[in-house]
Amino acid sequence: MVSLAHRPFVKMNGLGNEILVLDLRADPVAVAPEAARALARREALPFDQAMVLYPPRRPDTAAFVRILNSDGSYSSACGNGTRCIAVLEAAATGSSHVRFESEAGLLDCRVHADGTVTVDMGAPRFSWRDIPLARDVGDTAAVLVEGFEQLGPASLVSMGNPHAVFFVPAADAVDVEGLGAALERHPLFPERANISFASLTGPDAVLLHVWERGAGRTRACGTAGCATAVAAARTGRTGRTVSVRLPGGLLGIAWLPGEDSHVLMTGPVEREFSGLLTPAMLGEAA
Ligand SMILES: N[C@H](CCC[C@H](N)C(=O)O)C(=O)O
Repeated sequence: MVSLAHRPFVKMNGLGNEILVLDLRADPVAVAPEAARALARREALPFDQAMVLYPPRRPDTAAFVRILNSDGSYSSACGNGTRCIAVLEAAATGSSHVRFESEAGLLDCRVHADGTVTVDMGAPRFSWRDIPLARDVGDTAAVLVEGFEQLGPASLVSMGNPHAVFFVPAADAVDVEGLGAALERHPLFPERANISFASLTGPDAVLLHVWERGAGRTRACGTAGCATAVAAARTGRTGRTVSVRLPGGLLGIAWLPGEDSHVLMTGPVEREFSGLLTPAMLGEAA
């Protein structure tokens, strides 16, 4: 495996969701799960997701993006990380309209004058095979999860990655770590799942705490914000334009009219610092 030492990185965050950007377009190499885990250590460059940019596979995109969680696993979607790479690409090209491709499809991004970014996150998918679930559970809008019936039904949805959303009376009072870790690996979810706990705080306003697959508790998760807004609208709790408050701040989500319609996510990003990866960060002998 080729070392990533001396490659440039940019450390950013999207609403406190810790994002490491590795642009490998000039000299692409695979990022091993061990390298991702080494980089995510507290003494290296702690991140929730690494967004790794590869040369585009389609002419109308800036890059093909691979997304790694801090535990070294892959995800096909990351909303907060997509806003981060959109801002970098917009700054580099001078264009406010940027497109990427990921395993989940095209990501069309608009960087606004105030620095916020809107990403077209694609259409939600609701069928048990697409999420995926271990079996046909009937209507995925409301599913009692075995062993967790006390939480009430979960609303299950794929935003390119699997999500389970529980609507609870007080999301602030939920044991996110305990329940999240157990539910992430519940047998209903063969590819694990991101677990959301949401409460309604006003008309079309939701408070959200997220336990992420492969990363644990995070200050914000963009795809979970989308999944929660879609679940809330689908179950009649809100309209289709929802403001989602996470510990890291606010996301605006709009699910365009129609079941097959795309979800637009808007929120801020922060660029923190940049540098070159060192052997020590990668856990390699210098
Ligand atoms: N933080 C990300 C989600 C990462 C997804 C990942 N945890 C998975 O599905 O494995 C977001 O802003 O959407």
